[in-house]
Formats: sequence, structure tokens, C-alpha cells
Amino acid sequence: MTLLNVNQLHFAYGDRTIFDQVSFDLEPGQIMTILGPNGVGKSTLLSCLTNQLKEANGQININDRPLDSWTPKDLAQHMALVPQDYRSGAHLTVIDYLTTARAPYLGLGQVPNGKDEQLAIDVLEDLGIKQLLHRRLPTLSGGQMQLVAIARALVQEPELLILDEPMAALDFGRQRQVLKIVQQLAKRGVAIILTTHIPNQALLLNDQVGLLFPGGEFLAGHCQEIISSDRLEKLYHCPVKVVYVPELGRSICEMC
Ligand SMILES: Nc1ncnc2c1ncn2[C@@H]1O[C@H](COP(=O)(O)OP(=O)(O)OP(=O)(O)O)[C@@H](O)[C@H]1O
Repeated sequence: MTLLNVNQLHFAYGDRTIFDQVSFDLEPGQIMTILGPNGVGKSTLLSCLTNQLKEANGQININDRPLDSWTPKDLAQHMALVPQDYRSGAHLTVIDYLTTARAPYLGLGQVPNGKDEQLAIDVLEDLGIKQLLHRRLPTLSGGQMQLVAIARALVQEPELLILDEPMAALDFGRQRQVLKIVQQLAKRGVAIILTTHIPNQALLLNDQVGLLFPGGEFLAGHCQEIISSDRLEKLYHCPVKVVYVPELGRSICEMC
């Protein structure tokens, strides 16, 4: 069963093509990591997939329904986004901020209940930041706020989770923790799309990869077929070696 179907998607800012003929399917439980250099169009692609940018040509279907036929509330019950700029101007406590993610499931005049709060607490625990529960958002560090933004998306309980550079502000250990949570969600059937500047994260996740090249070409498939030294050199314009490491049982990527 296909959860997300993207077919021949094309987007341009004015006469500048950002991407062309982006096509891929994502099934429940699959993870797609999107790689590409700065300014190539990764966030723009995510904005199209989340219906924030509506001017793309081509088709995007979720559960066989065209994206533009979904109401915002319906869509929010199926899809959650952590944008690249995840900061919030709100003066809410972390717990109050997280429970706002339950809004798509609430009726008119309803407010989050104890079950919603427990869900938020459980998610904070999974992410190892339960101690932040009663902290106000403006008092958090950059990395703490990024984790809270991820937590909020998880409290939304999406079928499709979209993360724009979700580990950009995180230390090495926290990056591994978020990658583990992504893998656990996938095991539970959630489909995930994330962007990153760290190809090793795609190799560790060992699932679908999309390479977005300057000029708009998009190449998608399983990371073991898609990621190679030559392709990463072409993508980033720098010498790269992808080497198999027997101790890890997988390949890693190094710049040289
Ligand atoms: N509203 C806009 N109008 C015109 N051009 C834009 C607009 N928003 C973004 N761009 C341009 O579109 C291109 C793609 O931007 P985008 O943010 O999608 O790239 P990205 O791959 O996510 O980059 P990064 O890795 O640096 O975050 C960039 O060259 C950017 O300058």
C-alpha cells in the first residue's frame, strides 16, 4: 500500500526551476532521506509535500487522495512537519506547547485532556527530555528546542512524519537518539521523510534516499543502490569516498 505517491513534480520560483520530475512512492514504515547541497531545494520540496507551497505541477497523493483535496485538519491527522526553523515565539511551557499538537483531534471548544498530556510526557521521556516538561520555550537552548519541536510532531501521531534537518542543532548522542526514534517509528508503520547534510545518517538508516541535484534532477531509490562516491562527489562538488566498514556491517562516507 502506498502512503505517499509523488509523480512528476515540478516547481519553479519564477523562471528558475528548483526541481523537475520528482517521482517516488513511500509506503508505511519506509524512511526517505533527502540529500542535496545548500540552496538546492530540499525545504521547497518539503513545502510542496506538506501543501504549504501549492504552485507545483505534477501529482501528490496521500492514501490515493490528491493532496489538494485534504482539509488542513484532516491532513494534520495524517501528516506532521518539523520545519527547518522550528523556533516558536510562544511563551508556553513545554507541556502546553506539546499538547497544542492534539488540536486536529479535538472538536470545537474541546481542550486537551489528561490522556493527551500523558502522551506528551511519554514522548518527552522517549526523547530523554522529560526534565524540560515545565520549562518555558524561550528558556530552552537551541538543541533542546529542536528536540521539543520533534516531540511536538510525535504528539501529533502522524502516519507521515516530515523532518527538515531535524538534527542540525543536536550533539552526536542526540543525533543517534533521534535516528533510533525514527527507526522505531518506522517499525510501527510510520513513514518518514527527512533532509540532512550528513550522508552517513542516510547510510545508517539504510532505507530510501533521494538525491536532489543543482538544476533540479532528483534520483530516488534504496540507499545501497543510490549512494556512491561518484554521485556524492557530483552532489557536493568535493572529493568523497564511500567505504564498507566490516566492523559496522555497512558503508560510511568520508570527505577527503
Ligand atoms: N520565496 C522564494 N522566492 C524565490 N526564491 C526562493 C524562495 N525561497 C527559497 N528560494 C530559493 O530557492 C532555492 C531553494 O531553497 P531551499 O530553502 O528549498 O533550499 P535547501 O536545499 O533547503 O537549502 P539549505 O540546505 O541551505 O537549507 C534557494 O536558492 C533559495 O534561495
